Amino acid sequence: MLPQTNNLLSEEITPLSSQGHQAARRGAWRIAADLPTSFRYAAQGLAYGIVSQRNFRIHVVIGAVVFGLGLWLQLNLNDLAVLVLTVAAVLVLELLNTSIEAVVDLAIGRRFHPLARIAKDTAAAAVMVAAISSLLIALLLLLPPLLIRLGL
Ligand SMILES: Nc1ncnc2c1ncn2[C@@H]1O[C@H](COP(=O)(O)OP(=O)(O)OP(=O)(O)O)[C@@H](O)[C@H]1O
Repeated sequence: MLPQTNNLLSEEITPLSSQGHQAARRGAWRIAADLPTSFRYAAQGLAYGIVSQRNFRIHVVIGAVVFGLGLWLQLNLNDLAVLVLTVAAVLVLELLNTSIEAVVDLAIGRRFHPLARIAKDTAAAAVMVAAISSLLIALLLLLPPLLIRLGL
């Protein structure tokens, strides 16, 4: 039994350079053959996020409104770029949160495990931290010019 285990371990730690990139990922059910295929898989993931995650859709709408407000208020390019970055950070973390939830469910199914709870709770917390900070950034950048525009 022991030699078999050793073989397995030595196979796992064989350097990527000596295996080739594709061979190193042989655990995948399917491997993207070219760049357009990789983009298609990414688009599939994005579509899944939009269709299945209500919070993702809410963040997309809020992000579009905030960016539109920034354009209307004629924020400078740096401020607009900061808004884009903060909105993108929230959306990226939403997608990673969805991904982590899927991996946890794949690993443990419907059973309870404290580590599964930690994984899901901290992933959700990451989204929350990003959402709160991007709200603060939006307020800092949009509120002063908005008050001026409204004559307040
Ligand atoms: N297998 C599990 N073991 C322990 N706790 C779990 C498990 N699955 C879910 N939970 C708990 O239930 C919460 C909700 O889990 P769920 O998978 O439904 O996420 P969600 O509500 O869909 O999250 P989101 O709204 O971000 O998509 C988790 O944050 C975690 O606290």
